Amino acid sequence: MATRAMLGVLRKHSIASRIASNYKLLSTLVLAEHEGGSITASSVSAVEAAKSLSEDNSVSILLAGSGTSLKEAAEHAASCHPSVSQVLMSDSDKLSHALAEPWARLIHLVQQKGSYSHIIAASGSFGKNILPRAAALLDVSPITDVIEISGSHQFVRPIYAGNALCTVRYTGSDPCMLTIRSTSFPVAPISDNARSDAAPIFQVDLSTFDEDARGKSRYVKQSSQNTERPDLGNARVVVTGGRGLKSAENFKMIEKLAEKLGAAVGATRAAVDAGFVPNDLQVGQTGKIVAPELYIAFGVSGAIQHLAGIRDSKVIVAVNKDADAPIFQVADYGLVGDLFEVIPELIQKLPEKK
Ligand SMILES: Cc1cc2nc3c(=O)[nH]c(=O)nc-3n(C[C@H](O)[C@H](O)[C@H](O)COP(=O)(O)OP(=O)(O)OC[C@H]3O[C@@H](n4cnc5c(N)ncnc54)[C@H](O)[C@@H]3O)c2cc1C
Repeated sequence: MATRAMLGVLRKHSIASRIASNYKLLSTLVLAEHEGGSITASSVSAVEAAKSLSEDNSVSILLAGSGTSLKEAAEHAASCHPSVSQVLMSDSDKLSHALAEPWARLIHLVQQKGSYSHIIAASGSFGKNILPRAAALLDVSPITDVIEISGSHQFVRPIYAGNALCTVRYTGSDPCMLTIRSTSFPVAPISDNARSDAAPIFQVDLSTFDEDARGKSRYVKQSSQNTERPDLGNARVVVTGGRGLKSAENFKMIEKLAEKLGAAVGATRAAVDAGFVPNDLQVGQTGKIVAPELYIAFGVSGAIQHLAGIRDSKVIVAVNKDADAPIFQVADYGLVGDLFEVIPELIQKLPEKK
């Protein structure tokens, strides 16, 4: 059994009653992102992926940050999934913003002490920013965008913008580092997974954390949309607008329709590049990967780079005035029509969202 010293558990904190006196060394570590005191749904998907890599179906979660929201997120992480066996919490001002340099050094530190066989993060901007840098520090090559785990060192990932699937075998040394597409590892709603016996939470000993870990980047500010719309990556319904909307002003129709449907708003890269909406709404190969139950596309041609982000949607509906638009080849329902007539009619006829 591993000793506390091995993972450097030294400090106590306010949730000390939940801090166990010793714990078993486990081999799969999930780097989790948290927001507003909860870990993100995509991080829970990373746990879902990780559970198949842990012999005893148990997974460690690494969380970093500072203050109350970190502690709340650690509590949430400890009960978010039946496979979580421990939460490692790194509380430091140096880690309060997700800058790649200090977080990569933290992973390096935790790996040196924990010798994990696998380290996993969700394939969002958080994981894609941090994991490759941590992999470089650990001198291993990460495998990105995994959609299927077919063995402890064998994975399936899309290539050519999702037009082909590639099975890769990892032959490097430990740790095997992965980013996973959260849409490929769906989890039951968190309340269904929640457990009464929350996993223990441990403080990571940061006494040897490098003072220079801040690196060259500095946190300046975070701007986010103040919206009550669901998160694009996890929404059940997504309404997307393309270049066919023609202007930012017209794009507001998409937002209004999304509001009525309780949907998230997406956009093509052409719509983003034209300045209709900010780029965090971009869906596709270089944007967000979505897998809603219903995806509705207005004025979207269906370029392969866009389709790469929507392939796992359950039902795709397309409205385009060009009957030969490639989007109709993947759509379950298609309407050849003018979006400037169709959207106002939908907005008018759909009931108000309760
Ligand atoms: C490396 C790389 C990565 C990329 N990554 C992405 C990505 O992540 N996501 C992405 O979306 N794209 C991406 N692209 C860009 C992609 O190739 C396309 O250029 C883009 O998806 C096109 O967007 P669009 O469908 O809005 O525009 P267009 O291709 O211009 O299509 C507009 C459509 O609107 C229709 N339309 C026009 N007016 C109306 C109307 N009144 N009513 C109904 N329909 C109308 C037209 O018939 C047309 O089909 C990438 C490209 C490259 C090279």
